[in-house]
Amino acid sequence: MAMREWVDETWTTTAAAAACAMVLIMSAPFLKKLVVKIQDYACGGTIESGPYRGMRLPRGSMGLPMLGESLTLKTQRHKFWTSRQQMYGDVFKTHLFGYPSIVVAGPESARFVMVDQASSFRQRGLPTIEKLLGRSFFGYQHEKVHANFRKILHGPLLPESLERSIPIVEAIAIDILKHWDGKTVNTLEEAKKYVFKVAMEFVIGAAPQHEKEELTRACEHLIRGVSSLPINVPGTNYYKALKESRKKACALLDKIMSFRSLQDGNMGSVLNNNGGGDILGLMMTLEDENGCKLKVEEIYDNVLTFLYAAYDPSAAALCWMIKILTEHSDLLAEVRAEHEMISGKKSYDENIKWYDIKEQMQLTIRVIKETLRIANVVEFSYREALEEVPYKGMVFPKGWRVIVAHAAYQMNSKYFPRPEEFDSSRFRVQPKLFTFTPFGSGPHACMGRELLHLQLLVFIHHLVLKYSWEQHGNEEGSEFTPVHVPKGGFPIHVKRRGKRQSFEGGWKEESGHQSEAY
Ligand code: HEM
Repeated sequence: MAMREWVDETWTTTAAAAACAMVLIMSAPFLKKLVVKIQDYACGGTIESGPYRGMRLPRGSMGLPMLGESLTLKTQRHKFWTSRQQMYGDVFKTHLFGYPSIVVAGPESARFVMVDQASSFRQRGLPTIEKLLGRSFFGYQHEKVHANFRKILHGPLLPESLERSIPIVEAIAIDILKHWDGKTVNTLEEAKKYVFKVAMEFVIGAAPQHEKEELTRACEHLIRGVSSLPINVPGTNYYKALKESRKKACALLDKIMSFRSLQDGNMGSVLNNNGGGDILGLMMTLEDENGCKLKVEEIYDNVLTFLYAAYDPSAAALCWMIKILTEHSDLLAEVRAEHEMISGKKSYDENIKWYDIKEQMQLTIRVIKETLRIANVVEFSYREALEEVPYKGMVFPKGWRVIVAHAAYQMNSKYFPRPEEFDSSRFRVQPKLFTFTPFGSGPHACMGRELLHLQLLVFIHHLVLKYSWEQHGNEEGSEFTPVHVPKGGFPIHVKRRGKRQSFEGGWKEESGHQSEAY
């Protein structure tokens, strides 16, 4: 067959087939609807009724039926957000954690949800968090209730209170580190111990030691359940957390509250000696606008969610920081020099001062910032749209979940060149507004930001001054790839560095030295 005839015939056949298909589609409303639905699924879709009729949904893929894209997120981590942001833009739709969701993945849209239009969105916890830790957390309540509670509960975490608590945090850090000398330790496990002890001081405060330790164990199991698959079948972590650990934690909280009521009218806490209160004490005395106190179930939910918020990201952040210092020996030397300078100006047993934290640790603060950017320990904030919210010709449908993907812009090369490379010097200049929001922003911004800085700075101060360490072996779970939240931890072998040579500072490497002096 001549080429021209072949082209003609092929074209005719294709055109005829396309025409048949079109006729079929146009004449069958069911098929037409199906095609439109499939297109909507992949590329957008429009609102069919109400004031925003005709406006479109953001583009994006809803993934598999039922499962949505949750498994893809689990495997791809931050690349999930960045790849979709590149495909669909700063606002896209998906289906995650059992809900149709809109993701905001750019600074402008993140600001829109967290700040400008915050009252149209309600804070939510992921389904496993709400189920295991409770739905009465004050953050999930109506904006006025939330604002009132937040104002009161913020007290112990404000700089004035934190300044008074430095010796307590320092004592916990020194005590943990004392056990590291000459040993191989798993940094994640140790970081968890440290941040949980600190969190317990601020949240639970005064309570019998035995009950505090039991509560710590129950909370550890509970939190393990939060990050496991929500399969409510005997034997799974989720089942154990729901059926055993939550009950145990609540029973222990009951005991602690009875103890507190007997002791000192609820407010007792190490911080109380300095005129403040701890979070539990404040919750026990809180009243709503009608003078009603919180129900005991509401106190359980708030304490457990608070502990979770304080513990989980902080432990990951500390573990990450140690990993980064281990892998960047030049950076470690610079950080160490910063802390030797601070300690050199102090007398033998002088505590760290607020001034040191705020003014003297600028390099370490930049390392913390870059760690939070690259590790994305809190990858996103989670909301529910309370109404249909228009945004740049699109609509966030009422009832859909809205995800502010901090990781998407914190790992975007447009705002942070070579985003997977650790470079603390990028924070010598302020990042562009809303491109770096590891603590969120607006009415729900993190309440523990200052405490997180305090506890990391105090720990790193004592670690770099007194100890040297190296990564230990290549055991299972010891390796974690860049930009991946450490799961199994990171073992290091630690030894004591030595003691301070003179009042002015100056350190001598002295392996095996046991003195506490520095
Ligand atoms: C690395 C450490 C931490 C990170 C990255 C972090 C991050 C965040 C983020 C992103 C939010 C906003 C959530 C939202 O927008 O829905 C938040 C909220 C919150 N954080 Fe943190 N956080 C950390 C440590 C802490 C600590 C140590 C505490 C307490 C002692 C704490 C207490 C809270 C509370 C109570 C909220 C809820 C505030 C509200 O809804 O009004 N966080 N945190």
